[in-house]
Order: sequence, then structure tokens, then C-alpha cells
Amino acid sequence: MYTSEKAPAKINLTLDVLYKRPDQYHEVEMVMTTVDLADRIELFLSESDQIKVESDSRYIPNDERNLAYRAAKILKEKFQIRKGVIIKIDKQIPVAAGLAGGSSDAAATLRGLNRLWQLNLTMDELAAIGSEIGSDVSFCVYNSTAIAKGRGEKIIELPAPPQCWVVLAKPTQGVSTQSVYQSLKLDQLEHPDTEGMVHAIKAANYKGICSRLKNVLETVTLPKHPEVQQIKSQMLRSGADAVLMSGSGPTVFGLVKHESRAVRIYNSLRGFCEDVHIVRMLGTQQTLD
Ligand SMILES: C[C@](O)(CO)[C@H](O)COP(=O)(O)OP(=O)(O)OC[C@H]1O[C@@H](n2ccc(N)nc2=O)[C@H](O)[C@@H]1O
Ligand SMILES: Nc1ncnc2c1ncn2[C@@H]1O[C@H](COP(=O)(O)OP(=O)(O)OP(=O)(O)O)[C@@H](O)[C@H]1O
Repeated sequence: MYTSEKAPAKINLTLDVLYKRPDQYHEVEMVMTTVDLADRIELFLSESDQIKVESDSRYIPNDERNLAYRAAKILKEKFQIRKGVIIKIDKQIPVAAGLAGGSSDAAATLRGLNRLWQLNLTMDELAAIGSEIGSDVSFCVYNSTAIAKGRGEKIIELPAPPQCWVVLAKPTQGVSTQSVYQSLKLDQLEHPDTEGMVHAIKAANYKGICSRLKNVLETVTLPKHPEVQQIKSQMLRSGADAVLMSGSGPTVFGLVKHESRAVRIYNSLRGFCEDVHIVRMLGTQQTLD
């Protein structure tokens, strides 16, 4: 028996940090959406009682440190499943990039095993289990557009944003999410207009979305990685309507309405950075403005 799942990357349209919590995590408020750059997860039922991860990527672990392995292990233990699974990961999302690649693999594994092991869990139940694996996993279970609160696990779904093109560019060096949060100066932050962003999405107001892109974690990553600011400036020079770093970085994304402009930005980044993708937001709404 076999099943497969797409595991799409996410981008942050806003990312706000409100305060540091006693559990050492930060209380956040962020608007996130998925894009059509995705890993592919294949799950094969095995009689051996083992969880096995296979992947061509040399950047991710194939053992119990893999977030997809952890997702399978949690479900197996919670529901006392006696069968095993082979998890094959076709890695397309850059690793340690701020695109939640590992979290999305874990979420896809939860959705897939829910079918393969016939657990009949709801999306809400899978998201609650996902929060035990990582802060971004609950969002990735729904694979939609949402506002995330708490440490990232409290999800309120939003309508899909208006259609547009997204150019993603990742500088070579990865970034540690933990060290970015640790270096954040909470008393010096300018906060995003999260409510305004939610209204703009609900109104399918593309310009409103562009004018409200903001991520407080840029205050840490930009000074440490000057190439992130260089890519932002280059994208704006070549015609992006708005640009932002996603998550803790270092990936930068630029938004445009027309494909030809996306291609122009893509071409202008040659020489600046190797890892560039033209993708779409996974939205279906038509733009009203
Ligand atoms: C930067 C974002 O990707 C934005 O979507 C998330 O906030 C991070 O999500 P994630 O990578 O799934 O994070 P986790 O694996 O849960 O945590 C990694 C580390 O980031 C820090 N962390 C994470 C989330 C949060 N709300 N506060 C934190 O301080 C903690 O030091 C934690 O040890
Ligand atoms: N299936 C997986 N895919 C990618 N990374 C994984 C996976 N499993 C474990 N990891 C580890 O998790 C770390 C973070 O990788 P990931 O690509 O998820 O980062 P990220 O995009 O910055 O995530 P986020 O945006 O949620 O902070 C890497 O160091 C990697 O070794």
C-alpha cells in the first residue's frame, strides 16, 4: 500500500514578535501563505515495524532527526500502530531557508499516514499533533493562508490572496531560526500592521498586501547577512512591487502581477545567487483592484 503528498513551502507576508514567553519561545503573530514550490513525500506501508527515511538530498538527515521521521514516530506511538513505513522525500525546497521545508515534510507525512494507517483524524487533530514537532507544522497541515499566533501553532484560516507571481531567491548560507530569535531586540521593533494585512487579503487588495509586507526578524538577519539586503534591492530595481525576507531567512521573495516581470527579476539575479525560483501563491481569488 502506498500514498503520496505534496509538501509546499510557505512564505511570511507579516511576522511580528510580541514578547518572550517563560517557555523560552516567543509569542508571535504572523500571516503566512503557501507557494507552489513543493517537496514530494511518498509513503510505503511496510510490515517491518520500522520507520525509514530515504532522500536524495545531502542537506537533510535520514534518521530520527528528520522531521518527517518524527511525525511518523509520534503517530505510531500515540495510536499504537504495529506496521512500519518507508518515507521517500523528493527535496525541492531549499533547506534552512525560512520556507518551512522540514515542517511541511512533517505535515505531509501526518496527512499521508492519516490515510495509510486509516486513523480518520481531522485536520485540527493533525495540526495539534504537528505542534509537538515544531512551531510551523500546524500551519503546514492546513496548507492554506492563515494568521498564526501563540508560538505559531494557533491557526486562523484566511481566504487565499489574489493571484500573483512570487520570485524566491535564497543566498547560499543557511540561517539558524533559534539564533535569530535569540538575537532579537524586542524593545526596538517596529511592528507590522497585521490587521491591515488580514483586511487586504480578505478584500483581495494586491496593493494593500504589497504595502504591508513586514518581518521583524529582518532586524537580525539583514545586518548579519548583507547579501539578503543586496537581493532585496536588486529585486526592487528590476521591478518587484514589494520584497521581504521569509521567516528567519535568508530567502527573499518579491511579488509581481505579471509573469514577464517575474522573468526579468529572475534573470537579473543571475550572478547574485544560485537558488532562484519563480512560483505562484497557491491562491485562486481574482484581483479586484
Ligand atoms: C521563523 C518561523 O519559521 C516563522 O514562520 C517560525 O517562527 C519558526 O518555526 P520552526 O522552525 O518550526 O520553529 P521550532 O522548530 O519550533 O523552533 C526553533 C527555535 O526557534 C525559536 N522559536 C521558535 C518559534 C517561536 N515562536 N519562538 C521561538 O523563540 C526557539 O528558540 C526554538 O528552539
Ligand atoms: N525533512 C526535512 N527537510 C528539511 N530540513 C530538515 C528535515 N528534517 C530535519 N531537517 C533539519 O531542520 C533544519 C531546518 O530546516 P528547514 O528547511 O525546515 O528550515 P526553515 O525553512 O528555516 O524552517 P522554518 O521556516 O520552519 O524555520 C535543517 O537544519 C535540517 O537539517
